[in-house]
Amino acid sequence: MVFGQVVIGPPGSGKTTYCNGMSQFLKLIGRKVAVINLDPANDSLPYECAINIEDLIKLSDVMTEHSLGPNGGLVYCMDYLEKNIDWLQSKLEPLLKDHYLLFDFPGQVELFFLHSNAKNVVMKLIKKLNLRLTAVHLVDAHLCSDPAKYVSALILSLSTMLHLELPHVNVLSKIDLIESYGKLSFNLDFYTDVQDLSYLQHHLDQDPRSAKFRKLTKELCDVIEDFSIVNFTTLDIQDKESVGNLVKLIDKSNGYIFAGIDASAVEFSKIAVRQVDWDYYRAAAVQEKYMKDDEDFDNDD
Ligand SMILES: Nc1nc2c(ncn2[C@@H]2O[C@H](COP(=O)(O)OP(=O)(O)OP(=O)(O)O)[C@@H](O)[C@H]2O)c(=O)[nH]1
Repeated sequence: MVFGQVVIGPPGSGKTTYCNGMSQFLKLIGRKVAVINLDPANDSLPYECAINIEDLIKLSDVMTEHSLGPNGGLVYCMDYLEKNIDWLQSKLEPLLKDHYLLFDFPGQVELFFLHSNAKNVVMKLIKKLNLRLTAVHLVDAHLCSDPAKYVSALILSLSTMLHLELPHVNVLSKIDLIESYGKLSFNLDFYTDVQDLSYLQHHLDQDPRSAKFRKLTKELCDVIEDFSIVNFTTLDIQDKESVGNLVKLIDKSNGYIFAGIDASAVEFSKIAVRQVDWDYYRAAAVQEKYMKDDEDFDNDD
C-alpha cells in the first residue's frame, strides 16, 4: 500500500514551501519521500522533484499556442494531464515500492471545487495504483483576522472537501504570522474548531461595509454549520513540533498508522484509541506561542 498527500490551497498559501519542509521532516523520521510537482506554473522549485509536469506540458507553451491566460492555461494543463494519465502512472510505478508521495498541485482553487480534471487525475491514480492519499488543504492563517475573509476560507474548505471526496485535513498555514494583519477578535480555538459562527456574524454586523451582505453571510454560515465537517489544524512549517503534529493527523486520516501491523482487531483498536492531544490544549498552546495577549498589547502602547 502506498501512502501520500495531495497538497492544495489558494495561491501563496504555502504549498511549495510545505512540500519542501514536509519532505525534509518525513526523511528525518525515516521515510523515503518522492515529491511530484503537478503545478506547471512552479518555475523555481526549492525541492528535488521525482516527477515534474513540466516534462509533459509547459504552461508558457499552452498560453502562447492557445492564446490563453494563466488560469485558462492551468485548466488546459490539468485536462491534458488527465488525458495523459498513463504518462504519470508510468513515472510513479518505480516509486511505489517504498516511497511516500507528496503531490504539489496548482493554486487555482477552482480546479478543486469546480472543474473535475484534477479530481479525476487523483481518483484514477488511487484506483490504478492502490494509493492511500489525504488532501492537505492549506489556507493562509492571516485570513482569520478579517471575519469576511474567514467565512470565504470556510466556504472554500467546505466546497473542496465535498468536491474531492478524499480524507481531508484543513490547515491554517503560516500560523507564525497569524496576527501580522491585526489582532484576532476571538481565541484561536474559535477559528480552528468552527463551533459557533453566530459570534462571527455578530462581529460582522458591527462593520457597516458588510451590513448589506448580512443575510447572505448568515445563510453561508448556516450551510457551514449544517455540514459541520470543517475544522482546521495549524502549521508553522519551520517548527518541528508543528509539522510533527500535522503528520500524526495525516497518518491517522489516510491509514498510515495502521500500515505494517498485524491485521487483527486488537492491534487496530490499540492504535485507534491511543492517547491523543486534545485539540483544545493544542490550540491553546499554539495561541500562547504565536499570539500576543492583551497585556502584551497594553505594554506595547
Ligand atoms: N512565515 C512563514 N512563511 C511561510 C510559511 N509557509 C510559506 N511561507 C511563505 O509564503 C510564501 C508563499 O509560499 P509558497 O510555498 O510559494 O506558496 P504556494 O502556495 O506554493 O504559492 P503558488 O505556487 O503561488 O500557488 C513564501 O514566501 C514562503 O516563504 C510559514 O509557515 N511561515
